[in-house]
Amino acid sequence: MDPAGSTGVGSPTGRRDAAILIVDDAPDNLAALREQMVEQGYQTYVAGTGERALQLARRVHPDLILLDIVMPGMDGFETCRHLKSHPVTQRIPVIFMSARTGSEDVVAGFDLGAVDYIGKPLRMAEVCARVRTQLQMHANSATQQEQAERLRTIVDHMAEGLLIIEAGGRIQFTNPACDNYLGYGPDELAGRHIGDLLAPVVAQEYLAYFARYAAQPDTAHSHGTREVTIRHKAGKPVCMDLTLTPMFLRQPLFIGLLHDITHHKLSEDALQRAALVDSLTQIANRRHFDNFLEKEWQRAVRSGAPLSLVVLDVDHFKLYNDTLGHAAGDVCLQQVAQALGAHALRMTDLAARYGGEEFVLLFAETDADAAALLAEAIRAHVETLQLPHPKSPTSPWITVSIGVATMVPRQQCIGPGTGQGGPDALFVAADRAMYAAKDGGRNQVRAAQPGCDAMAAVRAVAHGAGIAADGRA
Ligand SMILES: Nc1nc2c(ncn2[C@@H]2O[C@H](COP(=O)(O)OP(=O)(O)OP(=O)(O)O)[C@@H](O)[C@H]2O)c(=O)[nH]1
Repeated sequence: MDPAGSTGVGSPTGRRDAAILIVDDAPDNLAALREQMVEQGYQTYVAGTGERALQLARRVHPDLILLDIVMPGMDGFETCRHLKSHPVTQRIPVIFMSARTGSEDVVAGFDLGAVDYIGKPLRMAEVCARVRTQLQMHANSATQQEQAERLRTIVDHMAEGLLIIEAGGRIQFTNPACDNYLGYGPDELAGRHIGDLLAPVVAQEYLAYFARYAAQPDTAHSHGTREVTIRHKAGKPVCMDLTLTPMFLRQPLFIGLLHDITHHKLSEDALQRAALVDSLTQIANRRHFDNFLEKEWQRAVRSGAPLSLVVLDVDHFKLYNDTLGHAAGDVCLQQVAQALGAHALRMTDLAARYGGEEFVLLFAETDADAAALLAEAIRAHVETLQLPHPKSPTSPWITVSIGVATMVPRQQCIGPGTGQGGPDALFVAADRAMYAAKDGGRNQVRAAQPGCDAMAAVRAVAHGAGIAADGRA
């Protein structure tokens, strides 16, 4: 026996890993029990007192303790109490051995956490059978516990949100990632209804799928992955990929896996936004403007409200570039765009760079008089920026020529190839008016009042200004 009282002996079955601590104040009992345990192939440790048993148990952490009750000093009950109150030893199964076999003692033994109680005198075959059974049960429950702990660790640390939902839509469980994604504390989501998190239409669709599966579990199939907008506890919507898989665990349940795609969404949105913005001036680009104009046109057809378009072109801009360089020209365009943007104040106003040094501004629900005033304000705004244009024959500063046209869109004006009507007519009219402004000496506003026949209207404007219909003098 080594100083710890251990005897490691081989066994016919080759089972060497289970270690038994035998605690008894009677040396004969100790010897007999040890002999039996060794014969079974167990490693044994022996202690003659409760105190010694505690020391050994903490040091060697045996797989099972055979514990005598009546001992001088610390008795078996007291020893067991200490074992169960210490984290290192509390899970070691304890079997009491005692000549006291009255119910009171047996019950007290189990109440202290013992797994078995053997009466003395000991029948060794019975002791061996009980030890074997307890070791087996302990090994099984230790394995189960280990597996449960491993699963729990995975669920607690996985990046995806996990939720278990009952067929009726009640949330049964959520993991920390799910709570985090949605802004809830631990256990706050359990018991709530999935409908609290999803838009009513989406929730309804999921509930219908749950009901179908609950009615016929054998036909269940995964609902796949789909993008959903979930309500964060703070109220804001968050974008998630939700994968739902059915499973049957005493009742139909659904495992939901949530994957946060807010970041992808943000970059997707940023890309979409970028596709609508002019990279130099950061105001709307031509594509955005054309779509916007089309929509506002349709809206104006329904409302009968007038729609005004401003077309603006920087005067002698080639000369500006040639004099001050292309980089200075870029900065100048940015400043003009900024000035223009400052006049698009309503949700239905849009300022855009239409190409090169040409800009446009749409004013919905704005009649010709108001549009002319706005156009003049823009012209004056650019002039007062006093951006030096040293070689301009028009002014020492950057100036702009503006054409403005107003129409009350009508249904019959709309059609494919809308040269004779529709947004194109408005565009042609405003553009022509802008050329009229150029020809009229630049740094000025010219207005057209086109009906459906924009060309006729422009002709009328041009005639009045003493210029040809193509805008040339
Ligand atoms: N710096 C800069 N110049 C540009 C840009 N886009 C177009 N331009 C220049 O703008 C100038 C436009 O010149 P034109 O169309 O001849 O007209 P203009 O010189 O402005 O003369 P008017 O319109 O008749 O007053 C060209 O020289 C283009 O190279 C740009 O993004 N940056």
